[in-house]
Amino acid sequence: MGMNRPITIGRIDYANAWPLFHEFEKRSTLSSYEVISRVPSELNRMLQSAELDVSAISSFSYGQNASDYVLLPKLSVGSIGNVNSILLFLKEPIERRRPRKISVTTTSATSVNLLKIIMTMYYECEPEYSPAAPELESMLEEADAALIIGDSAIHASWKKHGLHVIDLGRLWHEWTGHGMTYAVVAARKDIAAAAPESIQAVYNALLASKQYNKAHLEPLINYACSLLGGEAAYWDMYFRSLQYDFGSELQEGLKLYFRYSKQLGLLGSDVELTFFEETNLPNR
Ligand SMILES: C=C(O[C@@H]1C=C(C(=O)O)C=C[C@H]1O)C(=O)O
Repeated sequence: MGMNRPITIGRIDYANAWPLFHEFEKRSTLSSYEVISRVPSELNRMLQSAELDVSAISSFSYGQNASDYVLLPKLSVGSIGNVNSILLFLKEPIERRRPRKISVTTTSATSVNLLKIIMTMYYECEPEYSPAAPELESMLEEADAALIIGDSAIHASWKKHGLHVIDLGRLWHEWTGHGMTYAVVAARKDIAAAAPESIQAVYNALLASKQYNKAHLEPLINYACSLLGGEAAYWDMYFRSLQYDFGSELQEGLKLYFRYSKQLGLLGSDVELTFFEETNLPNR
């Protein structure tokens, strides 16, 4: 039992994940570990191929690989309403004309499929989707609209470009009445079975990190201003809007998203939310 190598931990390389990870190293009791920071699509691939043992990933990727993963409870990136960093930029208002071609960022899994659900079921249109690097201007050279997420979306939202903007978290909430969970933290089931104490230690550190950061937003806000620009008031609003606890309302929203994904053929099977505690910690 246990690990005879450093445990590998995937971290989302966007400000939205800072409240989960910012204090991780300070809170960790692990003797050896490696934190690898990447965009979500890359983390999704690395956890699936077992290059990572545990990672924050797109919730859609959990849906695709649920039989191989367990979720770490009370950890997520979600919103009930505006998410502020999952944005569809359109050349024309969607009420006037439905987009025929949408350029979608290659860094996402959850949001691209959320967009497909929204276009098909809410706006009742079937645009063509073309994956591209998250660069708004070049994306819009070829398409009527562009989906970008994370820090790039935040930066694009600050610019005066005259585009029409739809916040997918807000639209999902207005439409379904639910919150939405964009990212979860998952461990590979084989690792959770072989080294539950290592996964538990990662979990404890992430939970402690999240709890500390939520009570001490100031350092995160200052760091965001210096690294990414913008006003302190913006970052205060941003971090306060996001939901990190994966509570029942956020889980309900995610279950509905999985049901719609299955209905539209985006996911091949129904998805159960299986948590690390239930399967791996019989003594708790
Ligand atoms: C809130 C966000 O959620 C992100 C969206 C993801 C996706 O679309 O796959 C994955 C991880 C999250 O960090 C964001 O990127 O702004």
